[in-house]
Parts: sequence; structure tokens; C-alpha cells
Amino acid sequence: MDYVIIGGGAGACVLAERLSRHPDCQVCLLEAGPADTNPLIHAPAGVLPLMHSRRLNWALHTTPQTELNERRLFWPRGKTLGGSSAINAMCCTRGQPQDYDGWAAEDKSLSGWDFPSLLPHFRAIEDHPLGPSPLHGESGPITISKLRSTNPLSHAFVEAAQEAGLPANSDFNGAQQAGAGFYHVMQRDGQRCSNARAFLHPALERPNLHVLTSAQVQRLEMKNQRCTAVHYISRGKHHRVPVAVEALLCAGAIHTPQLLMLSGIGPEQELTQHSIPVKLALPGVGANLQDHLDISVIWHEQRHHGISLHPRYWPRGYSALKEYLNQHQGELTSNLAEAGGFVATDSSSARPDVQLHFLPAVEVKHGRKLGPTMRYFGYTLRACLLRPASRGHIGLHSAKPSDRPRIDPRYLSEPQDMAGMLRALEAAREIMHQPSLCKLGKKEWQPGPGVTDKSAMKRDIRQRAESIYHPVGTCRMGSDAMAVVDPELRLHGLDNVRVVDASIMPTLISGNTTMPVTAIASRAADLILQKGF
Ligand SMILES: Cc1cc2nc3c(=O)[nH]c(=O)nc-3n(C[C@H](O)[C@H](O)[C@H](O)COP(=O)(O)OP(=O)(O)OC[C@H]3O[C@@H](n4cnc5c(N)ncnc54)[C@H](O)[C@@H]3O)c2cc1C
Repeated sequence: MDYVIIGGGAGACVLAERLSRHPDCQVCLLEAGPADTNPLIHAPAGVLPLMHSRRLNWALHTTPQTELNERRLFWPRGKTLGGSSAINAMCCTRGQPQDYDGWAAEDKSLSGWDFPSLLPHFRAIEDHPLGPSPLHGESGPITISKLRSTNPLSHAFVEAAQEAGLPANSDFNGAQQAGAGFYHVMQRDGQRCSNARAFLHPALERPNLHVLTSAQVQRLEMKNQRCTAVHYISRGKHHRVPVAVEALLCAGAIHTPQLLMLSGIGPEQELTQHSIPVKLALPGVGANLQDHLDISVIWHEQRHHGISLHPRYWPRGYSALKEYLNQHQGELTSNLAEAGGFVATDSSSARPDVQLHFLPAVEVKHGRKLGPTMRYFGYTLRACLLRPASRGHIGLHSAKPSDRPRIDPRYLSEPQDMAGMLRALEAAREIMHQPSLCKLGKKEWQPGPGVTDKSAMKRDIRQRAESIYHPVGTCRMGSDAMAVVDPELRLHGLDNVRVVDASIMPTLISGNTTMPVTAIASRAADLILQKGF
């Protein structure tokens, strides 16, 4: 094989399509999970049951988090073609131009990753409902849509946010990010448009593209600073694919560093601790882990507008199912996180530092705790801190590829992150208390009316904060000693291995991460092909 792509997620699907456009180029993609045929992937409201899946979701957990009352947080990750873009909430945001400009300003070698350099890629990958403009593209592979079904509670949220002083914003990827409104979603004709649907499916018929599912990569084989083959297990049998040109690691911010370490590439201490012979000492592998932590405010409502599992909702749910099956319309086309916003809560800057996701439902523990969703109608506002200072790391539990990696995000280990989370909680509560929402609500359920002073709010954050699923940074690009890949995403110290996924971001961007990873992969494809094939 010329190129072996490891993982079949958001970044991988872009590379598979771009590289296999060249008929002489043999491309193999290895994905640990099954093909993306399950209907829950395609029905947008399937996002909730997918949280419970053990077949399509790696369903990982962090180590006990010191600053979060020793809780182990749930980290869902997609395990199918499309990766996490096949199980995510489909909210389409890019972050802020300053995020990418910051990468380039911090490290001059990253000048090709500033926002003006990435904008053509953001435009090229999308087919945007607002049509072409300097900021948006049309006829790209990912169909971006306005939601087909929006709940009255989500409309009330957008009004309440304006009552709290936020401007209305109809495009978070437009000229300004601040404000409140409805998310554009990665959907086509009322169904999820994952990166597999957008990029991979149209290329599947190409004879030079070989996509293998249920193929879990175990390690890279190396000789003389080159990756010579990739080893994987499929249906209990061991296989080896030779690599003629490059191995492209796209297993995501958790599994990419794990695979490197299993191959003897990483921090020496971590490798020797697990008796893995050191092939290449790279101290930055697994370091610099960042994620968005978020806290929710949940109200019960009285008029039963919301989406619920309560028996009173069942007839509506049944009609919604029929409507979805017949026309791809109705409530099951909702991504649940229908509306949201970006707020600047730090008085020292006008730049939004908090993102909001509003759900017209009671959502506790990522929808995995179904009791409250069955008992109540209500609504949830989740608020996350966009640029946390805390840094964690990915390590190993053992040298066995079948063991889960050790995930320690060290949430709130930097004190300013708790201060930011307090501001996020206050901003969310302020919106929830505005007339447009109050008139529909019964009472605040969580944190609860008794939680008013700062120390009670801190206790609540430690007890209830959860991940909003955006781990990045564990194979950071750059030119210093802790960087893992160079500005062309080539692994430092090896001739023919690149990383093309969320791991390479130096810092977490201020928004959801699918479109950023997709734009990164689009630029990576240009870099890989620049010498031609
Ligand atoms: C529940 C959830 C909700 C989210 N909501 C949003 C949202 O609304 N909007 C948004 O923009 N982003 C969202 N995200 C984040 C976004 O989906 C991810 O940031 C993005 O998909 C990351 O892309 P990636 O290519 O780095 O990794 P992934 O897309 O996760 O792909 C990694 C792939 O590698 C495979 N893999 C791992 N190990 C191996 C191995 N050993 N062998 C073979 N294959 C392997 C995995 O199975 C997976 O398919 C969400 C994520 C989750 C989990």
C-alpha cells in the first residue's frame, strides 16, 4: 500500500477521499469499529442512544479527577466510519480566527496554520445554507443545514439570551462569533452528514481505496527511521499491511498517542514503565491534553413543550418517528443541542470565552442517566469554558493494545479555570432567569435555588461538571522539544509518518472541533500531495 490511514474518523475520511483521487495511488484505511450502517447514526436524535452504545462508541473514562471530587468523567468517542463525527451533536462551529492566528504567533514555524491560510479549506469543505461569501463556501462535501425542527423552548432561549444582553447571531461562523442563536448543523436532507457520508462514501467504489472495518491497529513496525508496516487485528486474526510511502495516524487525540507509545515512540519513562522498547524518544507524545469542561443549568417546565421520555411524550414521540421515517422531517431531525451562543464573560477581553449549548430536554450525565429524562419535561443550558489553561496527558495502563489508554485531563488544575467556570455558570443562570424562559419554566432543578454563594457554586461545579467531548493537543505540532509533529504534520524523527487528527492542535480552539479537524485534514492532504504522486 502507498498510504495506510490508521482510523476512519473525521480527519481520516478527508485523506482517504483526497489521496484516492489519484488512480495510481493505493490507499488503505483501517478502522477499529464497524461500518456506519446503524440507523441511529443517521437519525440526528440518535445522538442520545449512541451515548449508550458499546459497539459504536469507545465509551472511555478519565482517571479520578482531583479537582472534581475524584470523579471519573465519561469520554464518548466514535468507533465506526466517520469516527466521532458519526456520533456527535452536529453543531457546526469553527472557533475564532484568533485561535489559529495564535498558533502562528506563538510559533513562527506554524505561519501556514493561521486563519487566512485555513479559511480556503473551511470554505472548500462546506456546502453552506447561506450561500457563497468571503467566509462561506458552496458545493463542498459537508452539507451544512439549518435545523428542520426547532423546539419552542429553543426559541425562548434565544429570546432570553437577548433579554440578558447578548446580540442575536444567525451565523456563529460569520463576521462575529458573539451572541445567541440556532446552530447550523452538519446534516443533509434531515439526516446526519458525518465525514464518512461527506467524503468517504462517494469514494468507496474506487478500486484503489481499500477500507477495512473491524480492523484494530496494534502498532507501527519501524526500520531505519521509517514505518515499514502497520499491524492490526481483525476478527481475532493478526495482519500486517506494508507501507510504501506513508503511514497516516488519524485515530484521534486519545488513541493516536496510545498507538505511538505502543510502537515504542513517546516519553521514555512511560515506555520503560510498561517494558516497551524505546524506538524513538519523543517526550511530547500524550502531553498537552486539553478539553472543554462544562456545567449545566437545568429547569423543569410546566407546558410540556420539551423532548422527554415521560409517558406524556410517547404519542408525540411516535408521531415524530413516523414523520422522520416518512419524510426526514420533525423532532427526530433535532440534534437536541439546537441553540446556543458565545459570551464574553471576562471583563478584561471582548473575546467570547464561554460557549452555550441549549437542549429542550432534561439532560443529566450526557443523557446516560435516563431517570430524570423519563420523569420530567424541562430544558438544559450547558456552559463551557472555551480556552482552559489546565493541561493533562494520555498515558498507558499497559503495553496491551486491547487495554484502554490512561486519560488524565487534570481538569481545573489551573486556578483560573475554576474562576472561568464560575463565570460560565453565572452567565448561564442569568439567561435562564430572563422572562422568556421563566414564563415557561417551573423551577431551577440543578444547581438548585439553594446554590447561591461562590463556595456553593464551586462545590456544585466539582460535583457535576462534565466533558463536552473536545479533547485535542496530544501530538502537538511545532518546532520545540515538546512538539510531536512538524508544521507539515510529519512526526519528528521519522521519515514517513504523519498525524492528521485533533491531536495536532497546539491549543484548543474556541468552539466545536469537527470542522477544525476537517479543515486541518484538507490542508494536510495538500501537504501530502504537494510533491505529486
Ligand atoms: C458525543 C460527542 C459529541 C460531539 N459534538 C460535536 C459537535 O456537536 N460539533 C463538533 O464540531 N464536534 C463535536 N464533537 C467533537 C468531534 O466529533 C471530534 O472532535 C472529531 O470527530 C475528532 O476527529 P478526529 O479525526 O480527531 O477523531 P475521530 O473522529 O474520533 O476518529 C478517530 C477514529 O479512529 C478510530 N480508531 C481509534 N483507535 C484505533 C485503532 N487502534 N485502530 C483503528 N482505528 C482506530 C476510531 O474508532 C475513530 O473512528 C463531539 C464528539 C463527541 C464524542
